[in-house]
Amino acid sequence: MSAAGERAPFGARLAAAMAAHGPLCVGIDPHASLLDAWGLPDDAEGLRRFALTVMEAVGGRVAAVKPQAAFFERHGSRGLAVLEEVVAAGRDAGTLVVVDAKRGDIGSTMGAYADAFLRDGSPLAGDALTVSPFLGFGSLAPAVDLALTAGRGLFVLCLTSNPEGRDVQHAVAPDPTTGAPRSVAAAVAAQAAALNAGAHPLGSVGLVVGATVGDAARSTGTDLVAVNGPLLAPGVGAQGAGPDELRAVFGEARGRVLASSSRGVLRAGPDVSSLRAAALRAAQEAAAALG
Ligand SMILES: O=C(O)c1cc(=O)[nH]c(=O)n1[C@@H]1O[C@H](COP(=O)(O)O)[C@@H](O)[C@H]1O
Repeated sequence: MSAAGERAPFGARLAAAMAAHGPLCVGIDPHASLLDAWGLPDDAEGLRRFALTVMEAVGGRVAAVKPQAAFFERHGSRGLAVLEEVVAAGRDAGTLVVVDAKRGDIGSTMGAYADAFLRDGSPLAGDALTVSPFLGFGSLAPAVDLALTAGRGLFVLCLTSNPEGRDVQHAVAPDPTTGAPRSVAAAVAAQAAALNAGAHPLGSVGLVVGATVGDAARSTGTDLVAVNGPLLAPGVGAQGAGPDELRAVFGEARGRVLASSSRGVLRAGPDVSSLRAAALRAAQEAAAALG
């Protein structure tokens, strides 16, 4: 149980959810083009109908959902209110909600982001938050502390699915302690591993490693097994990765992977049963690839 006395650690809750439903996270990315394809207006009411339709289709049936905050923020305060509804719907359905807001700032400001997305009582606090370590992993400390206290989790960007990510993540610099050369990605993974040490069955500080990154974990010396935390793998479906890529990218760490697909599932809407079928098919494929 968490220090709050109510919630088991995120890593344990995610491991149970993946065992029950398969290792799939459905991304809720209400692109303007998808709203249009679903016959919905590109406004806050269209956004609401889109997001709640996804929740109706997959709530209680997949391990997690991942609303992408940008698509809610582009509708202003009414869009954020819809994000709050999605968080509440996940809680009601017993489906973990990863809020994909990719926050990162100096520590004092990070504390405010942590309050918004990780503190009990905040309407935007789901079960986990995506964060960026590129202001220095230590700047994430307020989010790490609050997440672990509240039974919530983090997914720290490490090897992202976009090709431009290599410029930063593959860069090599001397380790400040030992002086040995180490890639940025390897350093991020090592710091997550230190936070997850001893956790069972899974730590609560995960990494984001795109399913599209090929042999990047090996070439950057990033030890994904040692992380002992969940590995969120976007890039499945619309960005081109499938079962073969999942197996190749994650190797021995594949049992800890939560594959994530947004457009690949969402294109099956707006019919609830088609959407549900697409999500369940993607979950089965991910389970077969990662089992
Ligand atoms: O953190 C993420 O989820 C993320 C990290 C990354 O490296 N690549 C990536 O695509 N994402 C997110 O995952 C989703 C991918 O959407 P689809 O390409 O439609 O499946 C988007 O919301 C991205 O912002």
